[in-house]
Amino acid sequence: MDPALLQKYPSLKKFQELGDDYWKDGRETKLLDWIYARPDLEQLRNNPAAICAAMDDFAAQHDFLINIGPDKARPVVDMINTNKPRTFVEMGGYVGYSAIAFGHALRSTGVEGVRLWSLEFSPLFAAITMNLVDLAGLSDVVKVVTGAAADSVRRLVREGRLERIDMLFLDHVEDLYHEDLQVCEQLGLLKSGACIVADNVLRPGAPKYREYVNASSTLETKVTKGLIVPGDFEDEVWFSQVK
Ligand SMILES: C[S@@+](CC[C@H](N)C(=O)[O-])C[C@H]1O[C@@H](n2cnc3c(N)ncnc32)[C@H](O)[C@@H]1O
Repeated sequence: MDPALLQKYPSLKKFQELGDDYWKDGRETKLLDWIYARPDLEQLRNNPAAICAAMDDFAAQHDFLINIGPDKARPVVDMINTNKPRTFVEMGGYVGYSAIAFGHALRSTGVEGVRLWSLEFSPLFAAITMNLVDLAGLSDVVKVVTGAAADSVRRLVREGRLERIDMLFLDHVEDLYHEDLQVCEQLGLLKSGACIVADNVLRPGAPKYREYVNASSTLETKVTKGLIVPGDFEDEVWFSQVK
């Protein structure tokens, strides 16, 4: 790896050494301990931007995290500001970076009753997200649901807690993007004007999703280039609007 990149992002060295096992070392709980041990903890409280910046710092200096990161989060925040969604569903919450960044953006639109459902498979990651969302002062906006995203969507609909999705963020397992989008389509959750955002379409890559979206007659899609940070690796975020 480029030595300049390793200097900019020391965490990449460990990432390189651990290979595919990079996520099996408990770094997510370490992140939580690290945040609560920070001398500036009081400045992080109720401060979503500062918490995301702290997570960026941890990911660059200590352990690589699979958050969307600041570069790719920006166009999604811009889309939230433009579309002003009331109900946002994310598939794949991890440790809460996107839930905090987008939950804050949703609340800042001033739209009444905004809600971000963060659907996360791992109970541990979901618990970390709940904690950091609370630290960010966003528990009234962000609701974390533990379980496989498609099952959670079906259950929320059955329980009458989810009637429509104005913005759907796919960031869980690339091979499931098209299937889980179809679940939302079949449940009639995505009305005209709804927006679907898919991360990591280029890297690691979502070929089945690309094929599905490109073949769809009801979706109009735009591709935005972005960087995976740490690492500055090129990626694409796809934005599709329901016609
Ligand atoms: C790339 S991370 C999400 C990053 C997060 N959106 C962010 O930007 O901060 C992917 C997450 O999806 C979760 N996941 C995997 N399969 C899932 C599924 N079927 N349903 C929900 N979450 C899933 C993983 O446990 C992991 O935490």
